[in-house]
Amino acid sequence: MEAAPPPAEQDPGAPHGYPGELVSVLIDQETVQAKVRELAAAVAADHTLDTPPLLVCVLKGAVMFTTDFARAMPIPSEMDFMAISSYGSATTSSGVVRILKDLNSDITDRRVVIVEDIIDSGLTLSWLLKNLQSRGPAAIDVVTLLRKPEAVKVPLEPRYVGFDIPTEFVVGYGLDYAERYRDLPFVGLLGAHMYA
Ligand SMILES: O=P(O)(O)OC[C@H]1O[C@H](OP(=O)(O)OP(=O)(O)O)[C@H](O)[C@@H]1O
Ligand SMILES: Nc1nc2[nH]cnc2c(=O)[nH]1
Repeated sequence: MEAAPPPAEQDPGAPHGYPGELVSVLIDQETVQAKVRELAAAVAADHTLDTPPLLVCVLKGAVMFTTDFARAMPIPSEMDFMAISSYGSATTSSGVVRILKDLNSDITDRRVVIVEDIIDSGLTLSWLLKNLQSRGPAAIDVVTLLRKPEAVKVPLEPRYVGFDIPTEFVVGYGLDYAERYRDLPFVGLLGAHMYA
C-alpha cells in the first residue's frame, strides 16, 4: 500500500497542484529570485550599454531563469532560443545531444551569454560551447543557476554560477521530470515513489 501524502501545510507541492509528489524544497522561491538578481547584476557589470549581450536561452529548462534574468538586468539585452535535449524522460544524460530548435540570429561577432538552468554532467554545455564557438562570436560566457560539482564529467569553467548543489535529481523553476514540475517557483526534490 502506498504511503499517505504529507499533510498539505507541510507538502511543498500541494499549493501548486502536486500533492504528495515532492519531499522537500532545496532552494526556495525568494532565495532563487535573490540569486537571479545577483547574477544579473554581475553579468551586466561586465557589459557596456553599447554592446548589449545576446542571451541564448537553452530550452526548455532555462526558460524561467532566462526571463527573470533578462528582467533583472539593469542593461538591455537581446534574447534567442535554442532547444537541445540529452535527457528525454530519463534522469541521467544520454550523452547524445540533439538540436530540436536552432538560433534564429547570426551570432558572428556578437557577445553571447548562454543561460543555463543546470550543469550536471556538463555534456550538454560542453557540446553547446563547441557548437556556438564555431559560429564566430566575439565572446561566449555562461551563466548557470545550478551546478552539480560532483557530477561534472567534462572540465568546464562557467563564468557565473548561482548555486552548487548535491548530486541529486532536482525539479522546479524550469527543470522537469517527464515534462512535469517546470512550473514550480522553487527548486525541490521529488519523492522516490514518483520515479517510474
Ligand atoms: O550537464 P548535463 O548532464 O548535460 O545536463 C544539463 C542539461 O539537462 C537539462 O536539459 P534536458 O536535456 O533535460 O532538456 P530540457 O531542458 O528540455 O528539459 C538542462 O536543462 C541542461 O540543459
Ligand atoms: N530536472 C532535471 N533535469 C536535469 N538535467 C540535468 N540534471 C538535471 C536535474 O537534476 N534535474
